[in-house]
Amino acid sequence: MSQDLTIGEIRLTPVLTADPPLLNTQGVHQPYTPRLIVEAVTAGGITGVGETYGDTAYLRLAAPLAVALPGHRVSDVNGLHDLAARVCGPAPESAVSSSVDASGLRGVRTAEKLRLSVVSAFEVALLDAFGKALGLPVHALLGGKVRDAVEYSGYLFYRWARHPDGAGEDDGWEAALDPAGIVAQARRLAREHGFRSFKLKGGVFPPGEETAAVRALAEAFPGRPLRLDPNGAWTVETSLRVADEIGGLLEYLEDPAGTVDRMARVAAATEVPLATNMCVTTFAEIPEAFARRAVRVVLSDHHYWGGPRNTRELAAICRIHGVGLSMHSNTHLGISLAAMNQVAAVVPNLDHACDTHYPWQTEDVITERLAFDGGSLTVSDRPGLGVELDRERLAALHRRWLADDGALRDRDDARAMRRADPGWRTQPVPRW
Ligand SMILES: O=C([O-])C(=O)C[C@H](O)[C@@H](O)C(=O)[O-]
Ligand SMILES: [Mg+2]
Repeated sequence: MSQDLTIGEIRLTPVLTADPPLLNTQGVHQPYTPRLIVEAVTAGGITGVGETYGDTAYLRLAAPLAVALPGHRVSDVNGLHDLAARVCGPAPESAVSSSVDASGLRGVRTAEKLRLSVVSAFEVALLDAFGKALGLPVHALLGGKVRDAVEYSGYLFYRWARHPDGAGEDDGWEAALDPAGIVAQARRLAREHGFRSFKLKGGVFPPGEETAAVRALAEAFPGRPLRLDPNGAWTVETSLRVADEIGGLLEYLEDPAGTVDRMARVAAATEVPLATNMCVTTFAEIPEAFARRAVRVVLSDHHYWGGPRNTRELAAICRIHGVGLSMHSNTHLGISLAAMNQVAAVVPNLDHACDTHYPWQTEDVITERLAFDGGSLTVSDRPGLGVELDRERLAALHRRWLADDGALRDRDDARAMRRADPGWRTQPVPRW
């Protein structure tokens, strides 16, 4: 195989992948969720893959970059970022917002953050191709792994058994709508994947019901690290009441309140560590949040922070400021999980088990599903990311995207909720 590392072609494949009816403060997951698969093919015939959000705004930003990138080398990741800044163009105004992203629950949606979420998939694809060409894993290109396995926590969701009208795929899970249901879910996740810590997605029911679920978890799994994440659904007063009631059971309380100001006021009045993937999701938000000691843990995410290398830079900033690091996830397929695992492998100060939605994803576009062992994922030493694209599955999930009339091409948890409850409105934050 030729070692010509010039990019000959970029392929963009939007897909719709099955997603179970997981509840959050804004609504419920759609039966299918959009993802974008990026392939970078070198002149030497090597293909690298990346994955990111597949909503329309991201596809629009990815298209001009895919056209402009051929001719560049997969080793020129700095050049990729420069090029993206020049050619991606402004994100559609309707996609940009300086308030919490109602559908994705992942903080502000600045134009730069949207672009970085797109560039991140390209960066991963380039690093995958470069690693394959050199016969080296991506972690070697990032400085080398500092751990052989990465620990993940079991991500617990209030959920229904099926989507309204039986839409989507049956994933074989029971409904979980109360403490007993959440404990049963945790037991099954622990049995099947070995998770040793758990995070409960909150903001769904009044806080008292969710603190009861955390107490039930603490009883069922004594001493295990537990987290609760209501995605900013609580006022400062409610956050402090919850911290007071169950703080002793928590490893951290994640985004109890939705802004730096509210988080700082909560943090000033409790010893319970606060974590975020909502009020610090861009480099621009760091100075104020850190100066006000609003958070003790940042959940990085190589998608919206702009790729593996930016994630490493974020980790360095956190280390300097004595702020802990964890990792956030969103509905993701095996390519993104493999990328996350490679990044997590090189970050020395990864202080907490990472989040992952992967156990909820019954479909994939890689040939061999990644498997957790004892709640951890071994760091692959195979060239690149260590995963192979399953072209048949990719084509099938792309056909689903093509067949969709547009109703599912943008994740909208509130709209999905209205199928069950026509009167449902996007919830105000804070809600309780
Ligand atoms: O930690 C978080 O905030 C998330 O994982 C955000 C996600 O959008 C989550 O709320 C979900 O999947 O419903
Ligand atoms: Mg969160």
